[in-house]
Amino acid sequence: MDNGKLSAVRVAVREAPFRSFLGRQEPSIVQFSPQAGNSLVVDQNDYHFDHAFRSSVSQEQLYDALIQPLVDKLFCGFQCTAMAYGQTGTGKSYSMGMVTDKEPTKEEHLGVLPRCLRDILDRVAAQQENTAELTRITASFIEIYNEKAFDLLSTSPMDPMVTSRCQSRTCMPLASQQDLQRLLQLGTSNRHVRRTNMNAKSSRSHAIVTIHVWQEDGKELARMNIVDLAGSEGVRRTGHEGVARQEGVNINLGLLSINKVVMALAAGHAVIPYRDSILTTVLQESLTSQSYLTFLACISPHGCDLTETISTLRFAKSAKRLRLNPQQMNMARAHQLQLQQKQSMAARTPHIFRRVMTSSTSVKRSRPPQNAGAGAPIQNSSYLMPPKAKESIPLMQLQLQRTRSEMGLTPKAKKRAREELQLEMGLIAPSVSDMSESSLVQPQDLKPLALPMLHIQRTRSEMVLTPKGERRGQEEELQLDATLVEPSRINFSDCTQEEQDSKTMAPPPPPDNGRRRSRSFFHSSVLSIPEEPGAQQQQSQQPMRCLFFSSPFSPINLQPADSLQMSGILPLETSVRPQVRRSARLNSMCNITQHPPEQQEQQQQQQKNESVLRRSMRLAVKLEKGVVQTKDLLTTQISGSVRVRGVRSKAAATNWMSKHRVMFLNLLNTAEVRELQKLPGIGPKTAFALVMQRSRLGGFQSLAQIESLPIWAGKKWLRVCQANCLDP
Ligand SMILES: Nc1ncnc2c1ncn2[C@@H]1O[C@H](COP(=O)(O)OP(=O)(O)OP(=O)(O)O)[C@@H](O)[C@H]1O
Repeated sequence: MDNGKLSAVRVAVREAPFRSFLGRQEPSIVQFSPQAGNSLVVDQNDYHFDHAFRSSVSQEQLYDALIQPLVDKLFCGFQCTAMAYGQTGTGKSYSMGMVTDKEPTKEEHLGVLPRCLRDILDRVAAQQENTAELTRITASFIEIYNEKAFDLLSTSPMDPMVTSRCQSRTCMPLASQQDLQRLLQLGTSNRHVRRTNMNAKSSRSHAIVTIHVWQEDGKELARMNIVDLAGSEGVRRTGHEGVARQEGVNINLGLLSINKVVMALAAGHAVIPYRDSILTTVLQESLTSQSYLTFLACISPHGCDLTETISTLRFAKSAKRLRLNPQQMNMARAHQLQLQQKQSMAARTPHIFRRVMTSSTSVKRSRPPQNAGAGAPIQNSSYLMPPKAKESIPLMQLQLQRTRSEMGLTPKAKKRAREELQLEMGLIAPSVSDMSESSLVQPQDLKPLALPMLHIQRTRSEMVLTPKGERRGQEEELQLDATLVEPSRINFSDCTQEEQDSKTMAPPPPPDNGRRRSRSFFHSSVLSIPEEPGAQQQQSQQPMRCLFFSSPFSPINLQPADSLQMSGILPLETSVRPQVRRSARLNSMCNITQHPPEQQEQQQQQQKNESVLRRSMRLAVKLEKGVVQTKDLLTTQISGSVRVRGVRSKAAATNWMSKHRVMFLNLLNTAEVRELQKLPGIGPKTAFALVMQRSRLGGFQSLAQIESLPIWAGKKWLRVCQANCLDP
């Protein structure tokens, strides 16, 4: 037999010999097909199974055909189960080898269990000769009687077991057939047996002998369950009353539940009623896809047993419909191990990577080989992830984390991306003293190529916007990637120097409603040439401005210019980042509380200037940190502008920060809970606590006083400062 193609579920039928005590010889109700060895006819119905054994079949033939292939699978790491099912007195215990007599059983009558153990021990001995690997064999013996499980090898076999799946069983080491004999004698002496009308020694319980194969390292390689079910019986025919009758009812209940489980599995139901009886609960592992399953249906040749025989054959037929795939399940278990490995790795990894580790596709890609389950023991899962992949996981996770965050797939990712970007790009309001002149742009180092480069950076950082903005950002970044043209490819040959400057630096005028301008418009404006000649002329007369700052306000005179009326410059403050938007919101809240409505327009203008200042400050920080390489920046003229602005931005940033702190303090002194909790980093609880503290103190004098309040746990205040662009 080709064991590699062994069917996961095999069903065989064995006809019992005529019971002599019935005292009559009659033709068997079972007709075997003379051609095929796996078909039979009962009551004019054809039945086809994997094997159909006549009553004349020997124990050895039965074992070789049915069980011996399972031993092969056992040593490949698969769970195996052989189960005898049928009417009482049809030879289940005899076939399974669970009967013990005082005299030693003759070789020809040895059942499945002793033959199986002999095979296993032979293999272990052969294995030890070749590999010197110490494999241990142990066995447990339990019974399920009256819906209770009993450990037949324990010192108190009459006490029912407590655990539902009977995991904690007494195991006896098996090193020889004598050990097995002792085990069976001990077990069967404790087993519930009763004389019935049908069988002189009828088993009144379902018995399960489990042979465990242990590896040298103490892990269980696999186990073989030999199950001798109690016989199905008609309560009327056995003539039992009282306890025996109740036994019969419970036996039938257990068998019925097995029937239901097998039918549910065969029908592919999502819910399998394993918990209907203790028998199916204990056998759950064997009745799932992780096991090689062999049913032996024992049937009677007597006409008087026709109903039970047909019932048994129906059960066998439904068992034949079972479709298990233990090899696939072995892979599933291997994947489960892989998942556990990932989770344990995630537990040892900094928080920032954890979510990626548990959901990343990078590890999923390293699937085990398709034939992993065929021959490899499942305990060894080292093949699941190649060592190189293991090493590169943190890097991949970092990349994935960034990608996910940038794409804004989840709010958490967005938040994290924002924090990362703030840290990396220096967008958190910097301390002005950190800025040094030496880091500013040197005119000779600047090149036009930096313009689109910086736009890409801007675009990427702007992706942490509102969900709508993010979607648009993603689409437009794709467009940008596809359409971006280096400035060097723009034909400047026909232009004057001024025109070139205007093309490079001056985008078209903003739309009238240009509060939130689309980025595609922005991008195209970077590289497009204004169509109206008048506009160009007008632009050339305007003071030089850097597109990065894009601000119409003069760096020397901090009074706002009429930016929206000035042509040729796209005010970048319209495509603000979250911090800027929040700051604007913060400002507007302050304005509402502090200024009369007629001053609001002026205040709005001032806010725009302040956000521009912050951008200038940001660029200065970028330059300082080397995020923007000075040698890659703009033309000398622009660099001059940047330099001037860089110098100016220090003062401007200081100015802006002090104003911002005052406004923030005013807001905390005046806003209600509902308004406060809109601030970034401040939730409802903190907002409420702030208002309570404010009323207690009669108002906050300074941010330092707020910082000293006992409402900030850990680095909460620092986070609030960072989120609100405050110098902590
Ligand atoms: N194929 C067989 N060859 C010889 N003897 C058999 C065969 N099958 C069964 N017997 C005998 O029939 C009797 C009953 O068999 P057994 O106890 O195995 O039946 P059972 O199905 O386990 O019954 P129960 O379910 O009541 O326990 C035993 O004495 C056994 O030796």
